[in-house]
Amino acid sequence: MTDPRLLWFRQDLRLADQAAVAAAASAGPVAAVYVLDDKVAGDWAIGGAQRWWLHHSLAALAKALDKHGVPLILRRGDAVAEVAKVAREVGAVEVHALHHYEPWWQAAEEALAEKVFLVLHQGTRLIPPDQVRTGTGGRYRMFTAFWRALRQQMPPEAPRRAPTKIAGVSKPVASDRLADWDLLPTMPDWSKGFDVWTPGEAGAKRRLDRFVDHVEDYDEARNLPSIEGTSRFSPHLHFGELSPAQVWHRLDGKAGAEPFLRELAWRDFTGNVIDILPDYGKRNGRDAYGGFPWRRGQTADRDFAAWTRGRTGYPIVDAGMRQLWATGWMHNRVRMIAASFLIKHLLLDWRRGERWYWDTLVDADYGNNAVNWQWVAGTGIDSNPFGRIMAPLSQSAKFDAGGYIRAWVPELAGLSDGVIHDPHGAGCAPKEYPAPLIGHVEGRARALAANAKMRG
Ligand SMILES: Cc1cc2nc3c(=O)[nH]c(=O)nc-3n(C[C@H](O)[C@H](O)[C@H](O)COP(=O)(O)OP(=O)(O)OC[C@H]3O[C@@H](n4cnc5c(N)ncnc54)[C@H](O)[C@@H]3O)c2cc1C
Repeated sequence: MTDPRLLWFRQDLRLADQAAVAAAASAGPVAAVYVLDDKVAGDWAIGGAQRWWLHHSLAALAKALDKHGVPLILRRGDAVAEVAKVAREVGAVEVHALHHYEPWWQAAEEALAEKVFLVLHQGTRLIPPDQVRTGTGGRYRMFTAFWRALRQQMPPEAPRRAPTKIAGVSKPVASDRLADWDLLPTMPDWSKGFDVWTPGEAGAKRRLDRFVDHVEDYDEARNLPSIEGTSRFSPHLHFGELSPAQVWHRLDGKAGAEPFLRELAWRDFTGNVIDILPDYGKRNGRDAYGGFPWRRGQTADRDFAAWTRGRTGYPIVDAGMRQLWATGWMHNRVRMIAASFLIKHLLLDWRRGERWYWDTLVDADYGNNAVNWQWVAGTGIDSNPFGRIMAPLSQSAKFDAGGYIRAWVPELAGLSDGVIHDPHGAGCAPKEYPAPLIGHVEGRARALAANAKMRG
């Protein structure tokens, strides 16, 4: 009988194209563990919406492993200590895992390697970000140049199928019960609208199958929130139910796929950023913004609360924030408009918005969230200048958001396309719809003045 291996799952909850699964399964009997560790990530412990997703994704993975007779061992506590403990309990000679780029996972991997024989595999990005280098061997700090260099190294390795056989270890090992982790909301249950999602590898594959026929329209459709013009792969990619290589190989070569593949590469770029700047989630990419005069105090808090609830008086922002609360996801164009509104019109620190997205997005991802917030804020290493302020009312009209607003802001459902983007300006806002927290012209002027003050 060969020695057992332990598989350590994190945000890589799949069996197909999972190099750690393939390596462990081909070497001998396998035990599999997932550890819920709310301390390892410090301030970045997973938020409420992701807990919902995690519950269902773990249930799906456990079912898939169970078909092979391999139980998914669930443990709660210090990830490094628990993985080492389970490795001892099953007598594992090696622990196999995918390498992750979040700074806390990199630290945990180093600590675990001190305790067990840890074999790390690649597979969370198209290629490891440190293999995308400038001509002089440096790391990229701008997306466009990063993408050009990454594109030259594509395609990624062809994805491998899930192993047909995975042998389990014979020794029974204690496991928590998933239901006891209380990952699902109960009082109140805010997850009713989350039924648009099917977490798990099978649900991810169905989305991929469906999107193949739509990728041709992506470039035009991706900015229109009223239609389903994007892939909605983001939570599946974040939880690793789908590998980026699977996505690439399925879509590459299809008519119109290139703009989509470029967008997919943003994930790799954000992995690159947090690999070189691990505290990017908290720290401005441009140090000058350390002294920015963000609004603080009671009225700032009141405005923040109105933004979170979708009651800013700007229909496109409110629709986005309500879609986020109801479904755990928001359309990318609207994420940008809502983030810009918070930062520039309300003059609130981007980190407050980043945290709200962190708690409410099913796809909340350290690199993607931080890089995009700093991109919108103008504080990042690669970002829009602060002075480029999105105009929410004209963005809403330009990207034809009428249907989207009607779907998410029922108070405005009776308004026509001609007035729905700016019902207050058109003088037809229903009584129950809030007045704008600040006018666009006034908000823009205040933001520009604050930026000028910071620059001295
Ligand atoms: C302020 C702000 C915060 C964001 N926070 C997150 C986050 O926490 N998690 C997250 O996954 N995305 C985040 N995004 C990026 C983007 O909005 C989502 O990835 C996208 O809306 C997901 O929908 P989709 O899968 O249909 O995307 P598609 O347009 O179909 O794109 C396919 C995939 O490419 C990747 N991708 C696309 N655009 C980006 C981007 N700008 N940055 C990084 N990756 C991208 C995603 O993995 C996405 O699933 C944020 C954007 C903004 C403006």
